[in-house]
Amino acid sequence: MIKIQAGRIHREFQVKNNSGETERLVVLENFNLQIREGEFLSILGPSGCGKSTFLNILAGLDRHDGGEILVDGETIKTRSFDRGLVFQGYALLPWRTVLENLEIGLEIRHVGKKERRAIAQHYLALVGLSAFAHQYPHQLSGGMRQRVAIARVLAYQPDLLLMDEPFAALDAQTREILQIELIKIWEADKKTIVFITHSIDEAILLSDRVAVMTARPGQVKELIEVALPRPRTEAIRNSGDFARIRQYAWELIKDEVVKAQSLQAGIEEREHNEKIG
Ligand SMILES: Nc1ncnc2c1ncn2[C@@H]1O[C@H](COP(=O)(O)OP(=O)(O)OP(=O)(O)O)[C@@H](O)[C@H]1O
Repeated sequence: MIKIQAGRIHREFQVKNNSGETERLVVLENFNLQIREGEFLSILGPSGCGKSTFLNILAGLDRHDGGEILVDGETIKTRSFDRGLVFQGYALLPWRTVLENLEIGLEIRHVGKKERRAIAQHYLALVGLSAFAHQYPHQLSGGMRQRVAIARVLAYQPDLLLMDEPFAALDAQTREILQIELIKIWEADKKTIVFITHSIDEAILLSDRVAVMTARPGQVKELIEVALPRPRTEAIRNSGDFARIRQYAWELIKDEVVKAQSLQAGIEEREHNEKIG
């Protein structure tokens, strides 16, 4: 079954250049992507190609200017509680303890107090922070806060999980531990996950498919099927198949990164020339 159907999505912004003039910035153009129910799909692409823009549209936090996007066959209107979001630095409520932060979504769903607490404790243990249950966010490091944000969205058990570089700010060891935890959680209940990352290895390790995007205006350049066996463990990173997929993905993305860089260099040069006369 298809969970998300994005067809011919167009999104552009009006931006001011260095000379103060308004310009059109086309971020997504003819962006097509189908995501299956229960699939773990990662999106890889050069910086600025529109990954977050697409996720924000999916989340109901931004609009698109053209094309159609359906979730469960319906157009997206506003932010829905069926969609769980994890962004980098996603805010916790400072006046609530860690455990109370984890319970927010469950309260909205009217889950009883005892059950709420048990679920929250379970997910807090998963991210290795049980000892901090009664601390407040400001008492935690940045990495710990991000782990709480991840645990919070997992505890909420949304139908669709949208994750925008959720591990980017974490140290390498915590990142690897959480990748494996996320695989376990996903393999246990197979909720649809759309996951943005800059790490090719992370995308391959976690995903059923990886969508590689072009430089801006962003389109899906290719969908890579990650035909690695599940359940996946860390050892799979060392397999020959993993290395082959990594090489293939890198070849696809390398050209786009170069294009994105020359695009940026072109903008800077034009602005410089305009400035000097
Ligand atoms: N609200 C906005 N107004 C103007 N420009 C925007 C807005 N949102 C995004 N952009 C621009 O759109 C482009 C794509 O941004 P987006 O954040 O989607 O890229 P990305 O692929 O997620 O990048 P990164 O990998 O660096 O996070 C960027 O050039 C960004 O500056």
